Order: sequence, then structure tokens, then C-alpha cells
Amino acid sequence: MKTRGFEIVTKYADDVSLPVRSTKSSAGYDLAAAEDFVLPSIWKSGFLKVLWLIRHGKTVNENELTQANKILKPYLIPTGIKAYMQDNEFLLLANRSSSPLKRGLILPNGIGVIDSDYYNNQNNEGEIFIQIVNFSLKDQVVKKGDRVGQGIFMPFLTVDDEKVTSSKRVGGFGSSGK
Ligand SMILES: O=c1ccn([C@H]2C[C@H](O)[C@@H](COP(=O)(O)OP(=O)(O)OP(=O)(O)O)O2)c(=O)[nH]1
Ligand SMILES: [Mg+2]
Repeated sequence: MKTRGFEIVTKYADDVSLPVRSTKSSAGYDLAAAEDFVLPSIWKSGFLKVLWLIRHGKTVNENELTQANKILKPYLIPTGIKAYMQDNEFLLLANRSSSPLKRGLILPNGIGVIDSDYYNNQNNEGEIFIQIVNFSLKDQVVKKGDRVGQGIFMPFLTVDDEKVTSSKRVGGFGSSGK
């Protein structure tokens, strides 16, 4: 009987490998990018220019704002991997310790929470995405296979006599409402 683990989503069938722990006692399973990416530096001129204009009380036109926001928006790095686990568990998504130090890459959501009911959801098969922002001063190239995060299986606790909702998850990132 399978308890918890990883599987490759159909889209990347023979294209990615299953996450492994890099040492005998590592807590996290390393998650790698399923494709190549160039992550633009958040300090691209568009963003700095808008900051300067706002700071000096100048008007910023809609297009300049849209451009600047584009830089701020996190990149969703596909992993090609989905995770199954027990109902009272989740997969905690954390940054790799070396990513901010060496590459200025941060997770804007701090940590990711992969719910057990996200697995095989009807919207995206439960593929795990890692949200990344490049805080370094230069663009960062992420190659397919680069380890960009780690997943740690964890139990979670619930409150006494909770009224459990019967709603079913249909997807990720806001699928259960604002
Ligand atoms: O970094 C992340 C965070 C979440 N997810 C997936 C798994 C998770 O089960 C689902 C929902 O994420 P979360 O609960 O953090 O977002 P939400 O805004 O609360 O969405 P929902 O309302 O669907 O729970 O999105 C990722 O792939 N990567
Ligand atoms: Mg949620």
C-alpha cells in the first residue's frame, strides 16, 4: 500500500527524474526545474524607473506600471512532479539554502504548501510549481534539471470537533476562492 511519494506528471513522462534526498539525513527531496528559464532581475530598469518616479512624486503611466509589475510577478517553475501523501500530511516547499546566497533567488510566498488533495486534481494533475523571484542584480539562468527547491513531507494537526468541509479541490493557487 503506497503511503507517500512522488510521481512524474504525464506531460513530462520520460523527461524528468523523481526527486531524491541529497544525503542520508537530508530532510528535503530536491525539486528540479523541468524546463530552462531565464529569470529577469527584479531590479530591471523598468521597475527602478517606476520606483524613482513614485519617490519623486511624478506621474507613472499605466504602461510603465504594467511593465514594472511584470518584473515583480514571480515565475512559476514547473517541476513535472506530483506528490501523494496521507490526508493529514502536506509537502512543505522550501527554498534551497544556497539559492538566495549564490543566486539571489527567493520564494515570494516564503514556503509553499502542497495539500494532499492537490494530487491528481482535475486542473493540472497536481504538478508542483515553485514560485521564484530573482532578487539579484543580473538575470539568472535556470537550466532544466537545476534543483530550485526542496519538498519535506510533514504531518499537520487540526482543531477539536471541526466542521469538516466537503468541498473538493479542483486546482491550485487560489482554486478554493480568494
Ligand atoms: O508554491 C506553491 C504553492 C502551492 N502550490 C500548489 C499546491 C497547493 O495544494 C495548491 C494551492 O496552494 P495554496 O493553498 O498555497 O494556494 P491558495 O491560494 O490557498 O489556493 P487554494 O485556495 O487552492 O488552496 O497550489 C504549488 O504548486 N506551489
Ligand atoms: Mg490553500
